[in-house]
Amino acid sequence: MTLHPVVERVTARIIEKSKPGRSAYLALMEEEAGKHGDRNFLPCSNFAHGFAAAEGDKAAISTHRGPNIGIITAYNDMLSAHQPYGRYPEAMKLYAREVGATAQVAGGVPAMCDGVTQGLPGMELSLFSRDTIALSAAVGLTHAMFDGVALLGICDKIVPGLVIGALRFGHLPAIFVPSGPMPTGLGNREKQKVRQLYAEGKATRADLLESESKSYHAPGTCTFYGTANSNQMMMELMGLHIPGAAFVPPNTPLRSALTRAAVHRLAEIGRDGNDYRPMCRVVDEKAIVNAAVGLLATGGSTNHAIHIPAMARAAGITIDWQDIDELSAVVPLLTRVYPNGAGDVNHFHAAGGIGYVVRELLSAGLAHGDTLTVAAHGMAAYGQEPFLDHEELAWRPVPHESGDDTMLRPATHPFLPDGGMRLVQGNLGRATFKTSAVDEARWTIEAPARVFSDQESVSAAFKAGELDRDVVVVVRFQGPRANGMPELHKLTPPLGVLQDRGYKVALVTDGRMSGASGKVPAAIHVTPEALPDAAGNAGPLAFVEDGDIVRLCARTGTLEVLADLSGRTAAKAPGAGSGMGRELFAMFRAGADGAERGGSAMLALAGL
Ligand SMILES: O=C(O)[C@H](O)[C@@H](O)[C@H](O)[C@H](O)COP(=O)(O)O
Ligand code: SF4
Repeated sequence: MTLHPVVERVTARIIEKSKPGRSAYLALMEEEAGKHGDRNFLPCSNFAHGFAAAEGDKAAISTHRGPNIGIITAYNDMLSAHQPYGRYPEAMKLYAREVGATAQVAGGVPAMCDGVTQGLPGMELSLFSRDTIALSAAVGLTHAMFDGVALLGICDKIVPGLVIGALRFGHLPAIFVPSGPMPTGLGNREKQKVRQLYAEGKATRADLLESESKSYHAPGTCTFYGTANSNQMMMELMGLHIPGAAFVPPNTPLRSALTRAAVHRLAEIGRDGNDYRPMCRVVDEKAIVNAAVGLLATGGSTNHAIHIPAMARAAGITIDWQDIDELSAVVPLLTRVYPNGAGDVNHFHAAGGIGYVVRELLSAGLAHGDTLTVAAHGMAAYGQEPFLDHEELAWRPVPHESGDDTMLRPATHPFLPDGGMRLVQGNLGRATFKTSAVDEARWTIEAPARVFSDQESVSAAFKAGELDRDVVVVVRFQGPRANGMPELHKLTPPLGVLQDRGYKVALVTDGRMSGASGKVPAAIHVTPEALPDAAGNAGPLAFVEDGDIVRLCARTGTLEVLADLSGRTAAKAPGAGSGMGRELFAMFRAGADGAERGGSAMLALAGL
């Protein structure tokens, strides 16, 4: 199938503008492979520390008998998605020994549950926890004891952080080893209904907790299609999973077989194997485009408008919102998984899942099929589905027909002719507008602004009945440098109530929303952010006043205020909060660059 001309053009433009960064990156990886490619370079007194506690694997590691796999794990048993990882390392060591290899836990990384911190001070650490994870992965891998990297991470900032950290050791092969979604609980729509009733004071706290606990109820990833599950999709489209590993449930024989296959595959694709597939070659411009295309085709999390540029930078690649917007114009929406529809990822998986999406994208020429993946047979392998054939792991073509066309459709008959995410821009800056989760009748909103500097004040104004009208709620000073760019997902229920009361409602913010946010039209990640930059220049949002008419339109790609801001004074920014660890993240806020570049002090100060 020939590649779609727009995908071809955007890819060529990304390759061109990435040339300086990409060649510098690949040169560094070449140097790393030569200098630190395996543990041979370690002086004995250093090396001995690396296997002192390896017990039964000591001989194998010390005599370089086979590849030694470094496991970077984001295990904690508070995050439902990461709880299954507690037992993975011991199993992976056994799988490694089966093929003459060894495995060691090279290090742990933190994993924040954005569901627990949502709407609370901890959410102001969330975006920067991604870079903390990248830094922590680097601490583990810098021991240079390893011939390959197994990455155990699922949730929002964890996968992007692990990609960034592992890419700086891209001379090694790396495979993400997922754990899978929890069983489906209370439906997401029912969950949302109870939340809105609670926001209106028509449901008790006990009602809310009962509803939430029925929705989030077991080990495994939450089953809405938010950032965590968008991560799983992207790892398939980037060829960093064993094909089809994304949404197989935890604690099942197939899940174990996929984990075993990941360990065995890592032992084959190291530098000393006969099929060297270093991460620096797997994550190239085409893989980044495939990730963006997959995000658009599935209506994935808006957070990836920030994480894809950041991950790309770690591989020397430059992609921006214009690239994503042009891809969005030609990538059809093939799935409707909550918040873009009613069903969850388990239903999606049963209907044909990620294999169906990959096959459709490849057959429509919307994804690159000629990428180097960790699997043996390129991207086409990801258009299949894994199964156990008499207890042996095998793959088969996904059914030609979707198992549920209310959730999954072919590229010839999509839900929307173009993707789930748009760039909107104008005199208020550039922002992301997720169309796939919003009724088309609400893609254009023009209404008077009501301006806030924190989300708590929005909730108070809602409770006081001050927002019962057509309104564009502007929440500013929520950008990376201001307060760490938190998700403002707690605003979805009250704004949803206003919308259900028949008002024209929209949100405009330099903050983020959850991948699980939907329903209410929102222009988020507004860049430049309101907080003044080092030169004292405040972003346009700082000059908006109550009553200004604000217009956002996904169709025309517009974000503007119908007022002359020139003579106005910028509103004063509230200081960044302290407590709950926020003061420790001052250095991340101080150096963070804009959301369109990934919102990262770490990458900015590293010159990436
Ligand atoms: O980007 C995301 O997907 C969110 O951060 C998600 O990980 C977070 O947990 C949401 O808050 C969950 O949704 P609810 O808060 O609606 O449960
Ligand atoms: S998907 Fe979100 S809420 Fe669920 S475990 Fe991961 S971070 Fe927490």
